[in-house]
Amino acid sequence: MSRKFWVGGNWKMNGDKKTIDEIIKFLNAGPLDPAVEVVVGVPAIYLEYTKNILPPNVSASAQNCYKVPKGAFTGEISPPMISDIGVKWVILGHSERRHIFGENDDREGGKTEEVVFRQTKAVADKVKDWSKVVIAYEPVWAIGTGKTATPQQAQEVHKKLREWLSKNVSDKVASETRIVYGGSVTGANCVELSKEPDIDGFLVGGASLKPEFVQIVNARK
Ligand SMILES: O=C[C@H](O)COP(=O)(O)O
Repeated sequence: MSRKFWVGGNWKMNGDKKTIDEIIKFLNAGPLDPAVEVVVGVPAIYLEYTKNILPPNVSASAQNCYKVPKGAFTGEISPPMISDIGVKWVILGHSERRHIFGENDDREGGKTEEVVFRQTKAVADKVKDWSKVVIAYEPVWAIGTGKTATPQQAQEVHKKLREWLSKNVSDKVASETRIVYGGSVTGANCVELSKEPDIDGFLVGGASLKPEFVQIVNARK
């Protein structure tokens, strides 16, 4: 089965209404390849504002949530709250949320597989419906550094991750789940990365705030 190319723009803690209006302008101008699923990760406070003005071919995503529906968790938002405003996506486990676990550039030192498999297992044990999941592989040393994994490096990890899914979940899940790459993706490097067979899209940080995000969405065009 062919996997629909998926491109997410993670705005992180950036933007105000004025900036968001500018982003909406370039998303509207596009044109965005209709064969691509496009999602933008919006700061919680602007989720509803953004959702209401996004072009119909772009979905909004929350950037994090806590695991229970409600309760005494000051400052957190819950999955039902995200759903309640009509938002269907959430980014979970981004490395910027994991710093508490002391991750560092070790991944450049040959620990990639160990870390990637361990993190995937923690999630895989809980997933009930894999059709709702997109996995993002982001080498921490490539995030916001301008240092991108080469297409071959990324492909190697994505392939291993797919093999892991096949072995530990099922062949069906392995062949249907989108595995996207993140880490200094730009208009300049997206085309080469998108040619790799196991790279099913991107999770874009910095460049998702700029008009070049359109180029990234259209990488396979
Ligand atoms: O979620 C996105 C990633 O952390 C990548 O960020 P970046 O494109 O700014 O390197």
